[in-house]
Parts: sequence; C-alpha cells; structure tokens
Amino acid sequence: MAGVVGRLIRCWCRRAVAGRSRSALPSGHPALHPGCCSLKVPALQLHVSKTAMGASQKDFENAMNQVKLLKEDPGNEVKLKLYALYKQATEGPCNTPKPGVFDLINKAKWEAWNALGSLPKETARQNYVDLVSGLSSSSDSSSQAKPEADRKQAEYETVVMTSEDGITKIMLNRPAKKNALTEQMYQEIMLALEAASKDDSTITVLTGNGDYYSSGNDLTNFTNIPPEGVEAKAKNSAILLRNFVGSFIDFPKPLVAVVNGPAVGISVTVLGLFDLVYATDRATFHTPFSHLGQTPEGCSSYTFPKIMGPAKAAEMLIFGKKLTAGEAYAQGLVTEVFPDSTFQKEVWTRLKAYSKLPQNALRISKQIIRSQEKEKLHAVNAKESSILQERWLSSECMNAIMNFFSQKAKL
Ligand SMILES: CCCC/C=C/CC(=O)SCCNC(=O)CCNC(=O)[C@H](O)C(C)(C)COP(=O)(O)OP(=O)(O)OC[C@H]1O[C@@H](n2cnc3c(N)ncnc32)[C@H](O)[C@@H]1OP(=O)(O)O
Repeated sequence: MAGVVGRLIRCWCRRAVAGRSRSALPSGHPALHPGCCSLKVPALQLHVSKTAMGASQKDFENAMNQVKLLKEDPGNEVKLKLYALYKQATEGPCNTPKPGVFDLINKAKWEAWNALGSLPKETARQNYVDLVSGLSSSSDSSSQAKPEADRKQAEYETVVMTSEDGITKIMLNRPAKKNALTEQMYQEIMLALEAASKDDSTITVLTGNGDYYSSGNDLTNFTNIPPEGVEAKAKNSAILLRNFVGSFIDFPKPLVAVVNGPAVGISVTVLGLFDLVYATDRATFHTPFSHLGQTPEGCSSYTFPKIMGPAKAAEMLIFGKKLTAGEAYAQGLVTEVFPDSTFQKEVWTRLKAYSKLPQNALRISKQIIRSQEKEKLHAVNAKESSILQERWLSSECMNAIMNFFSQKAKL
C-alpha cells in the first residue's frame, strides 16, 4: 500500500507541477518537478495567507524558495511532512473532512496534516523552516561527496556522524583510547548535537566505536597546561564542561544512548539527560570521582538521586561503586539491557521503528518533559562545574592523575 501511495504522491507532484490539478496543491505550497525535484512556486501561488506571515515571514518565504533548489528528491515521507507543515502554518489544524478510503493521495495528505493536531501555526512554520534547512544542508553535502549506505552529514576527526532511516548517529571514534573524551571531542560532540538538532532526523543516537562506550574524560586533558597556568586551565575546562553538559540539557529531540561497552565518568553521568539508555550486557557504569579527587558532573548530583534514590546514587557518585548493566537497569539508569550477541540488531530494529513515529509529537513530548526542570538542570550544571574548577587544582586530583600515567593505578 505504501508503494501505491508513494507512486500516487509522485504522480500528484507531477500533476501539480504540470498545473493540471492546481487544486491538488494548496495555494502557496511549492510543487515538485518530476525527476530533478526542483520545486516550482508559481508566482500566483506565492501569496501566503496573512496568518502564515509574521515575525518569520522572510524565513518562511525563503524556505519555500529553498525547496526549489533541492538537488535530490527528498522522498514521499518528507514531501508529505512539508505539505502538512505548510497547511498547519497557513491554515492551522486540519479543517477538512477526511477523504474517502479510495482517494489514496488526498487521504495520505489529509492524514499527514491531521497528524499535526493542534500544533501552533508558529511552531509549524518554524518546523517547516527547520526541515527545509536540514534538507538543503544535506542536499548540498550529498552533492559534494557520494554518500555510502549512511549519508555522512559532516566530517569530524574524533566522532563519526551519519544519518539514515530518520536516525542521526553520533559515534565516538577513538577506540584505541577507549573513546576517552579529549577537548576536541567535547567540541565535536557539541557541534554534532547542534547539527542533529537541526537536521531532518527524528531521533539522535550517541554510541561508541570499539569495545568501550567511553572511558570518560581523557586524563591528558589535564597535562597540556597553557602558558597562563593551571588556574586558567581549570577555568577553561569548567567552561567547556558547562557548555558540553548544557548541550545535552537543551537538546530538543529524543536522545538515545546505545551503550556498546563499559562507560566511565562523564559518559555515565550525562546518561541522566538522555531519553533512552540501551546497554549491552557487557556494559559497566563507573563514576570514580572520589578516586580521582573529583566530584560529580553531568547534572548527576541531581539526576542520580532522582533516578535511583539517594543511597544508590551516593554509592556510585561518592564511593565509586561500578555497576553492571543489570544493576544499572535495576537502579533505573538503563532503560533496557540486551544480550551482547544480539544487542546491535535488536536495538537498531527498535530505533528504526521509533523513528517512524510522528516527528513533531516526539519532539514536543520530549520538550514538555524537559521543560519541567530545564532551569534547575542548568543551575545544577553551573554549580557542579564551578566546584570541579576548584577540585582540578587540588593535590588530591593532581596525584590521582599522575598515578594513572605512572601506571600505578587504573580504575
Ligand atoms: C573538561 C570536562 C571534564 C569532565 C570531567 C569528567 C570526569 C571524568 O570523566 S572522570 C573519569 C576519567 N576516566 C578515567 O579515569 C579512566 C582512565 N582509564 C582507565 O582506568 C583504563 O584505561 C580503563 C579501565 C578505562 C581501561 O583499561 P584497559 O586496561 O582495558 O585499557 P588501557 O590499556 O588502560 O587503555 C587503552 C589506552 O587508552 C588510554 N586511556 C584509556 N582511558 C583513558 C582516559 N580516560 N584518559 C586517557 N587515556 C586513556 C590508556 O592510557 C591506553 O593508552 P596507551 O595504549 O597509550 O597506553
């Protein structure tokens, strides 16, 4: 059936462009040329009802013009999404009777529009602009480098970012160093999250390459002291930490951790800011802050007691107890544990199904939940970062790091 609807939608676009069925397209919505998929916004249709205009009138019109420049056909699902968002932005909630069961193409359009429910016009307009800008950037990048099975969205050195099936995957890519997080990696993860928040994917996944998810902060971060001295280093690291954790607090889409192996330190604490945490049964969860003369970060001083209760949180964050995947699941930090042999297959099958859910509903639901305590989380993040700034200057911390490098002590 989907194939039939797909063919009909392509046909609808062709007919609309040929002008044989102007009524198939609402006034103002761009039509699709067959093949090159350049979109024509016939001059007479450029008029968009007053209600669609407003603060982002320019963005909205630009987005409609941008759609004309797409080099690749964005696919029927995206076309229906563009159509639905356009109608919602210009006319508000779906206000027409549902077409008959055999009127497949109008029924598909009606359903796409109706699925947006009571999404405010401004949000629909913004989502339209966001979707088009995501399409334009991926259309540009795909014209530069031939994508493999996954569409590479950007070139980073320490992470690999790909997007397919409505899922943007950010993979930590320093397996030889257990995906320890260097300063460059923190920056690249933030850039990747920023790009993922704007692309056309529905959910975003963070995972690790190799046998580790991540061994947390790269302890060499503390060895390259700038000419301004250790105080400046500690201050800059606190700013980096606060910005890094802040990008998880503010991330607008459903965010999933696919924990492919052991996780240490900050890679564990920020899990409290994810929406789903799927782990292989090989994974362990270790926050050895006291061993390192440090203190909790990633908002864990607030999220962990909430998630697992104060006693279990203290055992992890203060006393450094390492949890197995089963224990992390029992304590609520992990959503589900999978056998390592079937982990990737089961998890990605599940995620691909989730990524087919209505994108706006997922995003808005995530934002309703996160908005309840976003301010609190930012306050906790600021507090944790300023305390760590002092801790990093302590002899306890410096001795612990020297011990690690002198191979006296591993976790
Ligand atoms: C600016 C923001 C700051 C945010 C602060 C966050 C706090 C934290 O994240 S605290 C946690 C810090 N992480 C650690 O202390 C882990 C240290 N690593 C280890 O204890 C062990 O490497 C391991 C238990 C994770 C793994 O041991 P294993 O024997 O399996 O492998 P190794 O041979 O030790 O590791 C391979 C290779 O990778 C290097 N490496 C591993 N983890 C780190 C790390 N966190 N920092 C720097 N380097 C790391 C390790 O030295 C090895 O390198 P060589 O092959 O060159 O010897």
